Amino acid sequence: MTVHFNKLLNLFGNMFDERRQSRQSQDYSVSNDVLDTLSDIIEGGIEKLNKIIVTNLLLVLLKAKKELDEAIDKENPVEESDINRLPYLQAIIKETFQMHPAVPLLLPCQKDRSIWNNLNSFIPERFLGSEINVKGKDFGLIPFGAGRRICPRLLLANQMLHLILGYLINCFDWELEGEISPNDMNMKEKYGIAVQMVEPLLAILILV
Ligand code: HEM
Repeated sequence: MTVHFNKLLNLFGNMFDERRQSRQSQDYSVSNDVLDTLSDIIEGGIEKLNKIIVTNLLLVLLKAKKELDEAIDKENPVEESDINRLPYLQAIIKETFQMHPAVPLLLPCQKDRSIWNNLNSFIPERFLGSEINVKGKDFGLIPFGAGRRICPRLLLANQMLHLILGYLINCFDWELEGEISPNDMNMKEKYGIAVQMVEPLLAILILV
């Protein structure tokens, strides 16, 4: 398995190098696809992105698309009954909750380094084959809280996240909104009752 992943990472690494090389040429026209966007961010120096992070991000997206392709027909929305057959999508949502909890101030246990390794890396695989869920029993992952004050709409909200994210990945490709320069993309969060992006992300979708 690791060998296959390494091959894919190498492939993505080569694509990334080729793209960055062709961006040097004068007649290169920017396409604002995912590679251009990530390269722009790196060159803009806004985020601490590098080749390793970019290739791993591409791998996560590819695996999610592949899982959706196999589990449901392309261009079809994800149904409630599909969610159990989409462990990688579930893992992506758990990992996103772990990295960017929506109600961060209530949830200090999630950043406990004695529970999680590589806290700053996005690694959905850590949840594959694991029994950890968001229902308030595993204190390393409690995006909906725990105990008597646990979010009463946990099940509804969690299901909706899977349906919406699965649909967005399965039915569309994504580009940054034309007039926004990728250099202006700001991934910083601001804290309030719920976490928000400092600047909301503007993206346009393309039918696949
Ligand atoms: C991704 C979506 C959501 C997240 C991450 C989330 C997270 C949370 C968290 C962390 C708490 C505090 C738990 C505590 O104090 O320990 C909470 C409370 C609450 N949530 Fe949610 N929630 C979400 C969606 C929703 C939705 C869709 C509803 C209603 C339709 C809802 C209704 C409530 C209510 C009423 C409380 C207060 C419960 C109480 O204090 O007894 N939440 N939520």
